Amino acid sequence: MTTAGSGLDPLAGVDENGRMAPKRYDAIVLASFGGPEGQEDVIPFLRNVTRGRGIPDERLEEVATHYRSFGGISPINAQNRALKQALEAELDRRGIDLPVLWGNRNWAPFIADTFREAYDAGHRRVLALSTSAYSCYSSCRQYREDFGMALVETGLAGKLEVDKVRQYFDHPGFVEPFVEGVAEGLAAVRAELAAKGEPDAPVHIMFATHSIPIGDAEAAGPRGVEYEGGSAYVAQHLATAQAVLDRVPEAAGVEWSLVYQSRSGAPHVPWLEPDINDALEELPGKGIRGVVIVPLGFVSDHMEVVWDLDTEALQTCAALGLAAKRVPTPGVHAKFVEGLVDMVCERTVENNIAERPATTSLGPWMDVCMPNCCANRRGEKPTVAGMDSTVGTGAQ
Ligand SMILES: CC1=C(CCC(=O)O)c2cc3nc(cc4[nH]c(cc5[nH]c(cc1n2)c(C)c5CCC(=O)O)c(CCC(=O)O)c4C)C(CCC(=O)O)=C3C
Ligand SMILES: [Fe+2]
Repeated sequence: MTTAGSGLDPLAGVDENGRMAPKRYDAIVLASFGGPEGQEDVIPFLRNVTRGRGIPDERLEEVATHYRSFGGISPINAQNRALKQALEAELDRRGIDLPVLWGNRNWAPFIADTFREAYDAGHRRVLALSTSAYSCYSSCRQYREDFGMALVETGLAGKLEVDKVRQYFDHPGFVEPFVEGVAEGLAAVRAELAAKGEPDAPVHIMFATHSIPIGDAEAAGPRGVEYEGGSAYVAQHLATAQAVLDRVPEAAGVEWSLVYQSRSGAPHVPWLEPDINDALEELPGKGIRGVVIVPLGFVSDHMEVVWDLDTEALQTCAALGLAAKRVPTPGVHAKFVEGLVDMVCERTVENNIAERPATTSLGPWMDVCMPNCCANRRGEKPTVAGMDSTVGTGAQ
């Protein structure tokens, strides 16, 4: 067994449950999706996102109109700049001396450039933090692959060690902002109904997340485990929704559901359902008069939130005469930022936090993924932060 912190050996100190012993890090890499910053970026960005995945051109054109209606600018980059600043302020407040670098999967600043920048600044071991809370190919392994490929592309494999913070869907720092949001959303919807003379009308709480192909859902998380709802991805959302509701006394007895949004891909490939708009259509027939929409799958109010929820789903609600409120995402909520820094501290020797809080029985999730976790169904790529990772381990 190798001793943690004894040099460049990414998988040193990993136990059989995927927990990595604390190490000394030189920097944090905030890793995100990336988005266009002007009309001329929109199509090149969409091509980056869908590279090699057979998304039809018509779908790209359709998604492009969402970005075009916002001037070709995705809100996600400004949100990540704000999150980076908030993390820096929180680290500073705690006297933790770790710089925060930022890199994206699909748009500048690209992860490969961020790794080069880190190495040139003298950093040799970085801890990545992604803006993605759950387990599935798109939200977990794809980040690990993009880190692995960036290391190969830059020639930094074996020179820059890259570890990653655990998936944090059930960390209190992620859950608490939704708790506040659901309480406020319920109060707002009930007030709107009261103003219409229907103070006791039934309301519904709808948790929304990104749909993914059912095959990707089934491949999420470690192999050979039975999950509620048929996959780790669905089970994590169901459990987190329940954890939120358990903390909102005003939600007692309110009916709720988990629904999906932002489906893409070929029509014959099955994705998780129901779509949020179809689910909303069902509510009036059940006597429901108001709905609180909770963007449980997302970290910030990016395009999937401001378009698919605030534009489309809220329009559906208006057409159905439903009183509706969309709850904020964690964004730069102080509890979320503190929670992210706590999770960095779980992994560091200095400022270590031994306790690993989790609000569901599924967590705390592992630091290092099990072999084939969140498998890429199109073939293998180099990854980091997996039991089966080879980049920079000497096994490549
Ligand atoms: C699980 C999941 C998350 C949540 C976790 C996480 O946050 O990572 C997420 C987030 C996001 N998805 C985003 C944008 C897009 N996702 C696409 C396509 C896809 N997403 C998928 C899944 C997810 N996606 C999948 C299975 C596809 C199809 C196959 C593929 O192409 O991989 C496409 C292609 C066009 C289309 O919609 O068909 C776009 C433009 C943005 C940026 C928003 C902005 O710019 O503000 C963000 C944060
Ligand atoms: Fe997406």
